[in-house]
Amino acid sequence: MSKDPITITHSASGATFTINPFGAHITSWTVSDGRSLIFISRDAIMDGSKAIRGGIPLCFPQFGQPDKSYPQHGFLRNNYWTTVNGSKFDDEEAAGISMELALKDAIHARGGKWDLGTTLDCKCIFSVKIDGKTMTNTLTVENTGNEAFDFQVLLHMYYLVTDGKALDGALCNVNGLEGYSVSDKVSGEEYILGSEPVTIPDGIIDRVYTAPDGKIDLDVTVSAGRNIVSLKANGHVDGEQVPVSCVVWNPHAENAKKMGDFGDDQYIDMICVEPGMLSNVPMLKGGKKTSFTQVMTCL
Ligand SMILES: O=P(O)(O)OC[C@H]1O[C@H](O)[C@H](O)[C@@H](O)[C@@H]1O
Repeated sequence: MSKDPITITHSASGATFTINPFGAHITSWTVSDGRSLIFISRDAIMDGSKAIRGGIPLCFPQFGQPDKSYPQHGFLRNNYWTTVNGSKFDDEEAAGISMELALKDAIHARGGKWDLGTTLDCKCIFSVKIDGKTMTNTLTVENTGNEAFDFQVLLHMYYLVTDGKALDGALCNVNGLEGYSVSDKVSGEEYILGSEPVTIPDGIIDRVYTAPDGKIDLDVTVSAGRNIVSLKANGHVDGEQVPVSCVVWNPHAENAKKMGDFGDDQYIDMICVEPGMLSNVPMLKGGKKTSFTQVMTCL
């Protein structure tokens, strides 16, 4: 199994991305006009001993850590994936690749009910496709066992904010979450968001936005300085649509200092806007599939 990062170029447009087999972790994405969209910490650990800080960490079978027996954000970002045979392509329209990971090959970060000896089983495929200005990510999980399991999926995208403007609410914000229920993990507050954009306050932001009744797919605009991205996301479990939640996170100065793999001053260069299936997710039955897709279009 190769551990070398793979760079995919869309020859027709010049857009490019790099994916690291450790975590099937996208670590860079440049669109056809040369803009770079992804933040990677200068202190990120790239030797496979820890999840890469920045890029697009994949979270499954859960977001966060329900209790200490579970590894934070699950096992996908902590194991080596392999390229799906023949999946690399580069044609007039798009270029891309798919990577796969079966539970039996996930040797790190299992835990909880997914620990060694579990009766659960699954196979994950992560597909990435780009054209001149769009990146599409799809994570598919197949329940290859007989037993149904509950789960969450989330794509923990770190947007690069240009010019160090993450704390400037006029230049760095998320629009389109009006009416979502907000669960603020820092203050403990719960409320419904009004029409104002989400901006980073003068402190850590760590909020989960849950879709109101009737809202299924996510459709927001992320302004990250001069990088402005339309983000759409949708999720399905065994063919049934599931509402998409969104997490917004920035560690601010306080938490940046505490993280060994994040530059103390780099919180001004990033905002995480993380779509996921976090609530009202049906169990995935044996033999069935779930898929989650985000489409990011650079405006
Ligand atoms: O440090 P990590 O395990 O990569 O997690 C980074 C962050 O991920 C999410 O955005 C969570 O909401 C945060 O609470 C967490 O701090």
